This record gives sequence, structure tokens and C-alpha cells, in this order.
Amino acid sequence: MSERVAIIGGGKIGEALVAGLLSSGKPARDLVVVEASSERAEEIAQEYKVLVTDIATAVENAQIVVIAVKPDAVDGVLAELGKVDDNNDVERVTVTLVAGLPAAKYENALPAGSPVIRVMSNTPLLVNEAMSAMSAGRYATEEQVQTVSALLGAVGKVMVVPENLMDAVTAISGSGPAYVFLLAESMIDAGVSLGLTRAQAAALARQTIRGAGAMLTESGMTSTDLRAAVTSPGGTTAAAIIELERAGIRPAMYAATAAAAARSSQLSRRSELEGSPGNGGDGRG
Ligand SMILES: NC(=O)C1=CN([C@@H]2O[C@H](COP(=O)(O)OP(=O)(O)OC[C@H]3O[C@@H](n4cnc5c(N)ncnc54)[C@H](OP(=O)(O)O)[C@@H]3O)[C@@H](O)[C@H]2O)C=CC1
Ligand SMILES: O=C(O)[C@@H]1CCC=N1
Repeated sequence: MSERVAIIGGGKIGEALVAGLLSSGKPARDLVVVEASSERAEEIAQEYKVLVTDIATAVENAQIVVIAVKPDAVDGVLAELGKVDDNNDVERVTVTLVAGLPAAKYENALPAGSPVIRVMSNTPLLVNEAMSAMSAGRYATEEQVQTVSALLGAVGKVMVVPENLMDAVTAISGSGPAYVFLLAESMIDAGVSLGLTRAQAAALARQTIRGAGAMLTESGMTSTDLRAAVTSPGGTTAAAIIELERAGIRPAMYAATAAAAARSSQLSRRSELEGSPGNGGDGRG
């Protein structure tokens, strides 16, 4: 069965999901987008030929409703979803791609017993190479987990994790593409400083990262063994690695990912405070 998927938020991650699903073979008629910015809505409709509409039309007959807005826009989306007349017979699962916010936040705001699945994916959705981690909320059935897993499996790899690992997942794979792009940027600038043109340096860095990525996923070797195979005794790579270690590349990665995980956890704590009785939240659940 081809499920109808409504995506609320046609920003960077919403667009990447649309593009990835279409290129994986999902028909455009099974995708519908809700987007607050009219300019952005027009762009998405033009580029992907999917219906971009209001929330009530979008969720009608949708088996999967994906929330892909910034954390601070989630309350607005939940309020809009609450106003949608829900008298059709479609069994619906809500999938949140939002960083930091727990599945319970959605369960508390949606009608009692609503199935929710929390997902942390990443922008390589765009090229069907996403890494998506998912945690089922308390009302999601095994069948719904399988359905969402199949949907995300069409646009990359999927891992099921307990929800308490979502902050760590966000720090590694959610934000991770940005670390690799930063590495690419710094390799390109370094290449220019060594006399390459920017175009030459960019071509060398891009294909090197692509090739190394393919070896990581396809060789069956560990990253440690792959690095050792490049590092000739007394050679150029050893000279470079000494400098990277001296500059603290490992402690920098520990600190960076700890900061990302802490930010994710902070968003989660803030939403708990806002949702608890006596703190101005709705107090349900
Ligand atoms: N970017 C990434 O790499 C990743 C992002 N995420 C998560 O995905 C979510 C979205 O991030 P991202 O795509 O980067 O953000 P964007 O700001 O690019 O996209 C969000 C879009 O949703 C729109 N929007 C806001 N409120 C509503 C509403 N009520 N109904 C419909 N559309 C609305 C925004 O419009 P407007 O700008 O006019 O407000 C904007 O176009 C975040 O929660 C983030 O944590 C998760 C993994 C990776
Ligand atoms: O930076 C962010 O908050 C989002 C979540 C993971 C990647 N981008």
C-alpha cells in the first residue's frame, strides 16, 4: 500500500524528505505539504509538483503526518492539528522530525491515544542517503513502526533506538553532516593556502570525502584500520595527523557533540516545564 504522507513544514528537512521520497519512487499524488511561507510554498509546489495546501486538507486521508517545523513552531502546529475535524476513518500516525522535543509532548497535545513516532533524520535525505533513528511513542503499534521504517528506509538507513538516546543521535547523525561540510570547507581553504585554485581544491576535497565515505560504508573495515592504511610510516599522512591530534581534533569532537546533545536535552526539559501543571502548559498527560 502506498500511504499518503502529509508533511507540515516545507523547509530544509521537509524539502529533503519530499525530494528523497519522490526520487525513491513515491508518487507525487501521495505527498502533500503544508508551508507557512507563501514564497516557500510556491517554490515547493513548482519544483516537486506536489500539492501544497492548508493543514486540514493535508491531513485528511493522510496515514502519516510528518511534523518538520522548528521546535518553537511546534505548539502552533499542534494547536492547528487540534482544530482539524477528525471524523474520517483513516488510522493516522504522527511522525516528528523535530530536534529535542519528546514524543510525549505530541501525545499530550493530540487526541488521547494518538500514535506518535519520534525520528531524528538528516539532510542526506535529499540524495536517499539519510541516517534516520526512530523511537516509538507509547501508543504506536509495531505495524506503524514498520510502516514508518519502510518509508524512511526508502530514503536511507534506519535505526530503532530508545528515546533516551535521541540527544546523542542528534549530536552524531542529525547535526553530523554539518561537521563533514565544515571539514570540507577547511580542506578547501587549506588547499588554496597551498597554491591550488579554489575550484581544484573543492574538486579534490569533494571526491576525497565521497571516496572515504564509500570506503567507510562498503569496505567492512573500521575507521581506525582505514586510517592506518593511508598512514605510511614516516610519511605525509603521519605528519598531518600529528598536527590534527596536537590541535585537539578528538577533544574538539567530544566537546562539540556534548554541546549538541546538551542543547537537544535543554529543548526537551523546556518542553516538559511548559507542559507541566502550574507552569502555564496544558498539563495533560
Ligand atoms: N535541517 C536539518 O539538518 C535537520 C532538521 N531537523 C529538524 O527539522 C525541523 C525543521 O528544520 P529545518 O527544515 O532546518 O527548518 P526550516 O526553518 O528550514 O523549515 C521549517 C519550515 O516550516 C515552516 N513553518 C513554520 N510554522 C509552520 C506551520 N505552522 N505550518 C506549516 N509550516 C510552518 C517555516 O516557515 P517560516 O520560515 O515562514 O516560519 C519553514 O519554512 C526542526 O525541528 C529541526 O530540529 C532534524 C534533523 C536535521
Ligand atoms: O541544528 C539543528 O537544531 C537541527 C537538528 C539536527 C540538525 N539540525
